[in-house]
Amino acid sequence: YKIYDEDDEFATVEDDTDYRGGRILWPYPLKQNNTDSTRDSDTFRDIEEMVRGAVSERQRRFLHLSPRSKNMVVDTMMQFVSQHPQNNAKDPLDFLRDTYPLPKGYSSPLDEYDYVIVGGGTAGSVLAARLTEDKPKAMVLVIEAGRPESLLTDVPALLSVVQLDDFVWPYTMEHQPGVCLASRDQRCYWPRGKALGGTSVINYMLYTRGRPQDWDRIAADGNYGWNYDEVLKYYIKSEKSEIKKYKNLPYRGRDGELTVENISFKTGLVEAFLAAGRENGHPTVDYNAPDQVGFGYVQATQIKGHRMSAAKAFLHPHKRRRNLHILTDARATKVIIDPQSKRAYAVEYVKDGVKRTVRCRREIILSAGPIASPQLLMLSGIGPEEHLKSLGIPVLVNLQVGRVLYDHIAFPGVIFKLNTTNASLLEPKVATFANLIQWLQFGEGLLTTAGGIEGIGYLKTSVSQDPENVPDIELISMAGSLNLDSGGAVRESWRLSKPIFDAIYGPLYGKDTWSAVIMLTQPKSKGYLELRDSNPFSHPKLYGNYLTEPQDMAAMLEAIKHVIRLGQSSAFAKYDPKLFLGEYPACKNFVPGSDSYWECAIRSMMITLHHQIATCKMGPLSDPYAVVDPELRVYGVDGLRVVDSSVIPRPTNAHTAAPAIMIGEKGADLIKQTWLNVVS
Ligand SMILES: Cc1cc2nc3c(=O)[nH]c(=O)nc-3n(C[C@H](O)[C@H](O)[C@H](O)COP(=O)(O)OP(=O)(O)OC[C@H]3O[C@@H](n4cnc5c(N)ncnc54)[C@H](O)[C@@H]3O)c2cc1C
Repeated sequence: YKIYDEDDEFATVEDDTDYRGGRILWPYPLKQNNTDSTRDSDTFRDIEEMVRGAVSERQRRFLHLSPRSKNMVVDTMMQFVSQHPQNNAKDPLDFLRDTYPLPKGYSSPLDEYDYVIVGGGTAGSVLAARLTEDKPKAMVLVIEAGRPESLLTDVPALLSVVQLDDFVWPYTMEHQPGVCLASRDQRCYWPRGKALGGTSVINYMLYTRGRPQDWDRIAADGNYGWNYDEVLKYYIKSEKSEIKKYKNLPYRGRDGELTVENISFKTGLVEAFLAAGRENGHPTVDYNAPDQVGFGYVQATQIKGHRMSAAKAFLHPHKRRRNLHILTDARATKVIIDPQSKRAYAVEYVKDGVKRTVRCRREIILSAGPIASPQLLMLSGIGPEEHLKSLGIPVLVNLQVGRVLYDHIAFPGVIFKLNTTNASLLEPKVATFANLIQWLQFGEGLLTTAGGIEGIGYLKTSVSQDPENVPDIELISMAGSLNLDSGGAVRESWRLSKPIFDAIYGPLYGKDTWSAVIMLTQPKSKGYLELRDSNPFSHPKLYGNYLTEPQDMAAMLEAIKHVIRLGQSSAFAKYDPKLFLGEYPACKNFVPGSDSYWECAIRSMMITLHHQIATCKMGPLSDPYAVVDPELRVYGVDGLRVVDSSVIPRPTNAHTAAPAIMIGEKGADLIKQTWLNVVS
């Protein structure tokens, strides 16, 4: 890695073992929050109550170990984790966290920087690394509301429990009748990462770039510089591919910081999934190749079986750069814009309960993600005029911020019960001392699996009206189903109602299964978000408007038939699979297996894969919904850009982490280009 040495010069350190060893803890469900918070302060109150009540419980459990676990060591550690305080008070596991102090000689941040980045998340981490790498040096401040990642977030198999911790913003969609019926309060859960590294610290680590047509169409809408060839060079730039079979192909990167590898542990079920795909006309391919559509092994942002977050890839190696200042646990509340010149010149933020302001010489960049970036714009007076006026926010620029929102909904309910044992990844098999040792020593074994996800496949349904071979469905093959931990952390990570979940999945607890989650990649339904009020600590109101376009349901229903065909293929025959038709409480009036049963099941067990986009939509001036131009500059304001997944203007065949990193890379180049000849 390249870092600055003590004398502020570049130094190269040869070290490819820059991942940390340590301890492993297994997910036990946390005590539930009973309320659906719309404000962080409410969340903290719930959490405080939970912690207060947990002490004696903890002691009790410490002595009487969970009957579900067979291993005393792992169990004891997990009891400790699952009950540790989740608020921002010093917690007992802080010693497992990474740290990012200000560089030597600085006791506090400066009053003014060249660039202020709001949000040290997935895109923000890349941006910060690139803007601080050149000489003459620009001074960069990153303001991040979360704290650094910890050893717990390193363990891929722990991702569900990490999503229950203070590493997330616990947003919830507003109630929409007829969908999310199995979710608590019938409201789908939309968590986002709250950490240095952002959502890349809590996500499933799947690395997907999208089809060439996705990006070519974005460019054809008037977004110059964003066609596939132009974005490909940025995907290549950040990637360090460790996928043996594909790493030397021209479209893969080898010299970047972001390690991408196949998950080292595989069950036979992924082989059956790929073989079933081939039987049904879907070749086994590198699904990130520009010219291939088919099925493949999961490609994950991991380094030797440990999570490779954006912070670990792009910030950790550069933490000694003297021009990179990172404030964690600091929450931006507003961008300050001169009402006459319309120039953004400062950011207001809260740290340690104190409101502060930092000025900016060149540009302020919002990288706070698809919910917080539009929220901050609106709080700063940039947004739909009527909406801002109704909340008493002075309007500086009338833009359609938040009025477009696409998401990738998914259905995890096509499940085959297997007449075998030991085929899928059930919790007691994963949470063992031997697996812990194997992961610590070699970065291998069952703890490297990303929630049981092993394969990905793309297909185009017959209801798609796309003239080209662009998929509208992604299948995600699981070595099991959401039953993996019998209604524990996996269920809770989507905030699914326990009684409803038990009714559906109960018969599968402890049983071997295979399932393929269906994700709708090209939704036609469009949601939006708006402010709840003018309080920066309130959660915005989030409207998914899921399945409001009939084609979306039609595509999901057809995808179910595809998955059933796969499960019934000869490739799976050795597992003697039987299609499981769960008893959905809302669907009792429908014949199990009929289209109306499946439609009801989809409406019940609907989840999102958390790919909200377009809330700060990129588009040409002629686009009435555009918030930023193709160089990511906010229309009507000087010195303000948005660089994160909120700018992606239309759905793509990609989970959104790799695109966010690509946007960080491209955003950095656009900014550097602007200030190329400026010396300050
Ligand atoms: C549970 C889950 C699983 C996912 N799995 C995958 C996957 O496997 N593969 C994939 O490609 N995608 C996945 N995604 C989506 C993907 O990870 C995100 O879309 C992507 O990481 C978003 O990047 P971003 O830079 O836009 O925002 P983020 O990474 O979310 O960064 C935003 C940052 O801004 C900070 N912030 C917000 N508000 C403020 C404020 N007011 N002041 C200061 N800081 C602030 C946040 O704390 C955060 O660190 C998943 C998402 C979730 C939630």
